[in-house]
Amino acid sequence: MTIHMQHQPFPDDLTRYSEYACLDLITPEEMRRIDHNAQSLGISGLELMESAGTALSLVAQEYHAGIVLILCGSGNNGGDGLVAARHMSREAEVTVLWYDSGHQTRSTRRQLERLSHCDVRSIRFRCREDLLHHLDIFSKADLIVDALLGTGGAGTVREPLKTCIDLANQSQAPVLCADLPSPGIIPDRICAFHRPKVKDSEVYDIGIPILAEIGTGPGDLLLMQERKQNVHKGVGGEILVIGGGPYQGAPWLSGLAALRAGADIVRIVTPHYLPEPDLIHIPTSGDTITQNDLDTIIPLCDRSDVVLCGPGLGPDAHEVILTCSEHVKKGVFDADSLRTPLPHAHESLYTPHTGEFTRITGRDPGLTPYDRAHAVRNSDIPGTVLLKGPVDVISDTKRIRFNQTGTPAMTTGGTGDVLAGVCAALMVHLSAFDAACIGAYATGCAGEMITNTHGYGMTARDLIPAIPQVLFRRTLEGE
Ligand SMILES: NC(=O)C1=CN([C@@H]2O[C@H](COP(=O)(O)OP(=O)(O)OC[C@H]3O[C@@H](n4cnc5c(N)ncnc54)[C@H](O)[C@@H]3O)[C@@H](O)[C@H]2O)[C@@H](O)CC1
Ligand SMILES: Nc1ncnc2c1ncn2[C@@H]1O[C@H](COP(=O)(O)OP(=O)(O)O)[C@@H](O)[C@H]1O
Ligand SMILES: [K+]
Repeated sequence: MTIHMQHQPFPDDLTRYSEYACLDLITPEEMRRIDHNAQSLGISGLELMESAGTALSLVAQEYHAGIVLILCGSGNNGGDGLVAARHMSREAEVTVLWYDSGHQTRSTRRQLERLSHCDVRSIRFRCREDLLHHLDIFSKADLIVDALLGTGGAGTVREPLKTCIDLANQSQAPVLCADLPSPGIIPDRICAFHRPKVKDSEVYDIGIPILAEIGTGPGDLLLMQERKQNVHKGVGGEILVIGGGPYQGAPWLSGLAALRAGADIVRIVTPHYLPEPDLIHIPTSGDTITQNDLDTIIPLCDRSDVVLCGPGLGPDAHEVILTCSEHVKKGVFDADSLRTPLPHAHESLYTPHTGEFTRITGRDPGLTPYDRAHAVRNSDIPGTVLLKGPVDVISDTKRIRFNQTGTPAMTTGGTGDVLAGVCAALMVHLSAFDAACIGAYATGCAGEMITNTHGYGMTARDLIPAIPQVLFRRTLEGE
């Protein structure tokens, strides 16, 4: 999997940011995101695995076991077990029972090769019968290490791992689990890496930089779902953009950006028609959006997956937005819809820049990402906030994320409209928080690409064709 390397250092002292890292249980998807981001910050999967296996071996040695049996699956969890075996070979009589599924991960295969140079007994099993030849090993072990399934386990456990787990449970030996217990195994202790995945885990650091967790990165793109083959028209989502009036181009930029970020149908309710064959124009009665247009707009809000309100709207249509927002399932509120009283949908994403944030909260968010994160966290805005700037700050009431991508060339007018359109399209399938993180990351990456070719001559329009290259090209490479 090609890993896109990130370079720019964080423009603040990160030692103050540990409060923004999540400390409670995390999901396998979140751990995969963090792992991938750590690798994009220059720490290889093998190095992470070496740290994990070392931690595992140190905990295993606390048992002072004479005979250790390490059960290894064919994924990277198994790799952790193989590393631990190599580190424990002098301390105990170590036997590794490793599952040869035929598609071991590259890292785990590397660990197995290294083990062949160690004084460790290594036995391959491929089916249930292979295991039944080694019942004595289970009965003689003083300690069993469970490195069969970690965060990649899914669904009910298939053979021969099922039998392996049953044999481990039937033995007298305590079971030490790598990262999290394989489903059904009875743990004595759980040695979790970086963050706990299940409760009652002991957590060991494996050297993952805090920025891999509190920052956006290529790992965030893993949250984008692959489309199945038999999809129907509209699966990419129907987006409605409500905007325009004083400004003509803004809603069109948002609409085109939404299409480029994966939306299938994009309708633009705006007074001014611009000839864009890919977008559906819904005309308004006058040259600004007024109450007279509600009969047209409300049914469109009801049928759209996500509604983006605000691009180019001007200050006079706020009442209309407040009325429409009651009919909106998932709403993105940008630009001129960021006025008090704040409109809100069932699920809302607000995308203010500094001036708009000050206007809706009455507080200047400050300059450093630290202060801006505090300001967003302490604002009582009811939803997810993406506070734009040199470092974007994304926060829902629980989590905080910082996005460093982008360049000063992006201060050109309209880049915020593009960002809002991207977030709207992503929100069809993702939460407001994940959509904002990926939207900010991708729009910034697109800005970096265009700055390389156009410098300060970049226009917001230039960003649009670069969006799918960031969102979809890397995912395809990742296959
Ligand atoms: N860079 C990384 O990704 C790192 C991963 N680490 C370890 O790697 C683990 C994640 O590794 P993977 O993502 O490779 O996944 P796992 O090693 O957890 O399991 C994936 C393997 O199990 C099989 N499998 C999945 N569900 C199954 C089921 N229900 N029955 C039978 N077999 C099943 C899959 O076919 C695959 O071969 C973490 O839990 C952690 O222990 C650590 O080494 C830290 C670094
Ligand atoms: N100095 C900067 N460095 C990097 N990215 C920036 C910088 N200034 C702004 N951006 C990004 O450019 C976009 C600007 O959006 P916004 O301020 O809403 O512009 P506008 O409202 O003029 O369209 C945001 O995505 C923001 O993250
Ligand atoms: K495990």
